[in-house]
Amino acid sequence: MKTIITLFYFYIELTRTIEGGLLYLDRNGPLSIYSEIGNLEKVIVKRPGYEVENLTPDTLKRLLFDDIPYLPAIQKEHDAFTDSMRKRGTEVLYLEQLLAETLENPAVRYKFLDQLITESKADLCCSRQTLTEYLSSFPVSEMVDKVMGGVRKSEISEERKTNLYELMEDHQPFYLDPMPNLYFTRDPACVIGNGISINTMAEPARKRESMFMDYIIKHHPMFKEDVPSWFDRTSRFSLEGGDQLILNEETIAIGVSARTTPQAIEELANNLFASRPSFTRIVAIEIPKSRAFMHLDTVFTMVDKDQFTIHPAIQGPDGRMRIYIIEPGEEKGKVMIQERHHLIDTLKEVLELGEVNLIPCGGGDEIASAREQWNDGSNTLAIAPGVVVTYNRNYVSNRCLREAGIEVIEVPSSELSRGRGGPRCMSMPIRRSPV
Ligand SMILES: NC(=O)NCCC[C@H](N)C(=O)O
Repeated sequence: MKTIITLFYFYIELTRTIEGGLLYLDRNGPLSIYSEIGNLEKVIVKRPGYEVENLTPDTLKRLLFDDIPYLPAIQKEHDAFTDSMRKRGTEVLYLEQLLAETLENPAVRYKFLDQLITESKADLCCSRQTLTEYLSSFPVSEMVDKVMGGVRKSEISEERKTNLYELMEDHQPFYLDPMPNLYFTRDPACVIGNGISINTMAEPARKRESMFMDYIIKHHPMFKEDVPSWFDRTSRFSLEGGDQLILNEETIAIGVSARTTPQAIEELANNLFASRPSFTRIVAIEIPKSRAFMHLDTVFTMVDKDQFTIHPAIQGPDGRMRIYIIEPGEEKGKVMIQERHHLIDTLKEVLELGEVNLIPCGGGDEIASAREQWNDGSNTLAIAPGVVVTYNRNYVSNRCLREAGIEVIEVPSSELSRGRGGPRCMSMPIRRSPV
């Protein structure tokens, strides 16, 4: 009898009837993200490492930083961030550790290094063999730190260098550029339902980052069963996780931004709709293409069933915006697109809500909202419905959240904020409980 009841609940869990159709809602695999706000069970983060110490004034702009963080301080702040999640029961996994575990397999490691050297164009100034031998001379976890942190030309001894171009000095100090943005695990990949979107990053400085989740998903024992792929990094069109928000079991919001293209959104929509998971609609929200508003989540995040943060500057006069609702079309492989202009009305429509509250960054004050948005005042990470982690420096926005009944857990942020990303950017949720 017990087995029959269990099977019955399992069946209910897997299926939902929407307009007469059965849609797949699989919460039993290693990945399960059907909302922005469900209790955060498991998350992937990256502790800032010496990649941030390989930043110099000359490379800041290209590597997408505005200042050089002080390593011990940024690590301490990051530890406070991860502790804030652990205290609420979240299991915190580290990207660097998952990658090292993945690369314990020698065949996978060899393939990985070869691809990394190609994608880094490192073989233009160092022979593939020299670099492979150098990186392989370290235990795997140190090799991962090197790959992420950068390999300086000066650290490979002269005896290992056999070609003229390896021996001659030039002004570029690195064979492998550091990847200081890795602590923003949100962007290179995004779990949607029981599958994953491995993203094509827009900026050259971040292109290689999505390789890591690609290898982890395909080869780490935790994910060894087949994980559906909704988007692949071989796509020509850029898409970044900061633009991908899972509003509920049927609806995804995606920012059309400086980093995410409409072509990529349509590609993702076609893949998702063809596989018939529970998702039946994507809301594409255009935001200004600027450095400060680089992703949708820097100006808009979900904090509760019917409450969102917003940076008022993304709305035009009378609150007008360009919003498109994308749904499966009549014909296979075609989508249906409808235009909307108001965010609140669109959210009410797609989430079937009577009321929606937008909480303005910096309380809507011209100076406070610009200042706090710059330091990710709108970039909250929901760890349960109505419970968010935020940066402590954004005290005006935090006060507004509390006034709206949200529980706010503040983390220190002097150094973390120098990379221009907040708590949502620093987290890649892989499991959330149902709301
Ligand atoms: N989702 C996010 O907004 N992530 C922050 C990324 C900051 C990083 N320095 C970048 O420019 O890509």
